[in-house]
Amino acid sequence: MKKARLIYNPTSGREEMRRLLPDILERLDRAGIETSCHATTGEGDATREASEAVDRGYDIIMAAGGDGTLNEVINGMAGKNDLPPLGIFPLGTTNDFARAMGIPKRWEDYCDLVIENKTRPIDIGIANGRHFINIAGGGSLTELTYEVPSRLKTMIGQLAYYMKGIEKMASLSPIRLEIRAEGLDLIEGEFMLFLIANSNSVGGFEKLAPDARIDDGMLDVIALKKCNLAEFIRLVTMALRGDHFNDPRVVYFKTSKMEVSSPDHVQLNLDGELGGELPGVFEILPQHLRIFA
Ligand SMILES: Nc1ncnc2c1ncn2[C@@H]1O[C@H](COP(=O)(O)OP(=O)(O)OP(=O)(O)O)[C@@H](O)[C@H]1O
Repeated sequence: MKKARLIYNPTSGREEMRRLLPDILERLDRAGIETSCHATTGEGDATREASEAVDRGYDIIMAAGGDGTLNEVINGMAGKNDLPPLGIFPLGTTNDFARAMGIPKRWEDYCDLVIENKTRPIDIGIANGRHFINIAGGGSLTELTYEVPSRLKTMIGQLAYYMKGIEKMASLSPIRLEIRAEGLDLIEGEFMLFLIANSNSVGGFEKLAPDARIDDGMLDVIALKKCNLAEFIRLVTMALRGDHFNDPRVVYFKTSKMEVSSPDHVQLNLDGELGGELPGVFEILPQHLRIFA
């Protein structure tokens, strides 16, 4: 019998896990996967649990929650080698990564993928030693995700981001950046934000980094040069359609390693959570983890 560890955040999204848990466990058990569970209690708990689960030799680790929980589980696992495959039950408000991976919405369908052992390899990003799977970034609007209170997200879901986004628009200010990427000349100047995508679904913008592939060993970097509010809104609208690459204010390239520094105070956002600040070294661990997908 395979042994699995399920780490779930009972407060994620609309708090569905409490209701689904018995059915998920029964379905896995009937297929020969004996699953023990851990309900997270707060920040950092999923990281500790995931690290311990790798050390204890579980055959499968599963994360149930939003992008925050998933990022914590990845951080518990990714520093080690010979990792067991990871299952992802997306229960958050955004679930960017799960959407990018085409993870089925129905828990029954996802259990079947785990049971049939259907996995694919994924790259893992590193930012100053911390891991991310979907997106890293800094600058205006990238602070959005952690400024939206979790209860508000539970109650009104995606709408919370847009409300907060509109509120933030008035305080857009540029940051000074120096970007050094392997094989490229120094990029420097004033930017509104920079984003480093590992997958091609970022904050609900599916065409923001359309060429980003989760298993190509590369990071897709998009930086937006200084602009005013009206131009910014126009560019965001263009990004929804994937037309932003034609604008001279958009810098885009692929790299496997880069360094970003700034004389300004710039916080980093990793998969929607606070991730330290600049300067930063960003790298990729090619095909480091297998996920059920
Ligand atoms: N029992 C708990 N009570 C409160 N917070 C918790 C608990 N367990 C974990 N957390 C914290 O909640 C954070 C956010 O959780 P998560 O991402 O799973 O849900 P979400 O915020 O609903 O989803 P999304 O990130 O997709 O919006 C986690 O990073 C974790 O630190």
